[in-house]
Amino acid sequence: MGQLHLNKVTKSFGDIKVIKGVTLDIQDGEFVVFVGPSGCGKSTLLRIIAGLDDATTGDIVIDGAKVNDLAPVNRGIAMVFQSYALYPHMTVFENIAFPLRVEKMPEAELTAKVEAVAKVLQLDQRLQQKPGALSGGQRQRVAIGRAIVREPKIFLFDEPLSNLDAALRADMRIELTKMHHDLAATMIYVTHDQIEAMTMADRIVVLNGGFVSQVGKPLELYHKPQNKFVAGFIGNPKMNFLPATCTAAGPDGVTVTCEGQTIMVPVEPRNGLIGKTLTLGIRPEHIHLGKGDIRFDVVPTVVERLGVNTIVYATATGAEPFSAMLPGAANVSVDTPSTIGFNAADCHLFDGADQALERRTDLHEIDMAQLAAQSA
Ligand SMILES: Nc1ncnc2c1ncn2[C@@H]1O[C@H](COP(=O)(O)OP(=O)(O)OP(=O)(O)O)[C@@H](O)[C@H]1O
Repeated sequence: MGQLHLNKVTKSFGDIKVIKGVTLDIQDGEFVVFVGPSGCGKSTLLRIIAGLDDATTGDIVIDGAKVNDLAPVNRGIAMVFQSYALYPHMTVFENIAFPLRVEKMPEAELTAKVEAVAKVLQLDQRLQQKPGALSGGQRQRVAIGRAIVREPKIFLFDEPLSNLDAALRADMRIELTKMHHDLAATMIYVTHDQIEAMTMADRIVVLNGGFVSQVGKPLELYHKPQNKFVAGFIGNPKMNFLPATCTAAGPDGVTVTCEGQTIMVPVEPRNGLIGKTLTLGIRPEHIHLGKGDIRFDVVPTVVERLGVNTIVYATATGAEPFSAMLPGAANVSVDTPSTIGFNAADCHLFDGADQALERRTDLHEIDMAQLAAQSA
């Protein structure tokens, strides 16, 4: 079992409160990713779970037992850091075996466990080598092996792939996902990398300034962000925001004027919206060239051609930077005005307090449509 419950956890360093009341339930076998801007408290929260830092107030409960006063080694947790800290003079075998040697495990049992772990991580051909002879990805796998071999209830990962190059990160991402599947263990993973978060997580926890901003499945956060912060944080390039004025609100949605044009966005209406300035959010990948319910001209300042798509950075009338991700090799160029557009159904709306008006999008339908598109 590896169930975790955080109850109103806070943490202050001196006068500065960095974790401001986090309550969270993580189920046995879940892969949960903590994301958020630098300094929002991701690593601190992980260290509190591990027992490397004490919570100032609140409870940490593992499998029903409060562990606040338990030393890290007695919590049934293993933590893998960004820097893998292997023992350079020991072989891969001895590095992985190290925690078992500390436990004084009998030799035959120890060997069997190390070999089984090495097999999962495809290190079985490397057991007699020293870390110096391994690539960055292989070293990180040894560090993970050292964590797995103790069969912890919960794995904590603090940006374990951030020292690796892009190709290795992609390989390790796939390996970690497979490993999670094979071990069926609870994993909590801190990252800056959106792709890691979106692809590996069962659920993502978005932290902002020591608070939980939203918890949800990756596609839930993408399609139904509850506030402007999450909307801007999940997705790359980030969501565009434009000012919009509400002119009507009815059972079919909320009507706004944006860029001098009027559309009805299919979101749940609320009282008191009419006449208010709202924020309209539209993702770069939902911008089209020359068509859409709302159309306007932008002057591209930078055009990035990635082959599969073209990313256009421009200044829109709202004066905020504006970006569009157009499919393939789009016919746009720097300093040449282009008409772009987007559709009402793809829009998000946020009220004056930056809270989202709930979208009428059926997530199940989206998932099915995406799967169908992928297998086509
Ligand atoms: N030991 C400490 N003493 C004082 N302040 C600390 C300590 N550890 C962390 N902090 C502060 O707590 C805040 C949260 O830090 P934390 O490392 O948890 O953020 P993070 O979200 O993991 O950031 P990053 O993504 O940059 O690693 C920061 O403002 C940091 O300066």
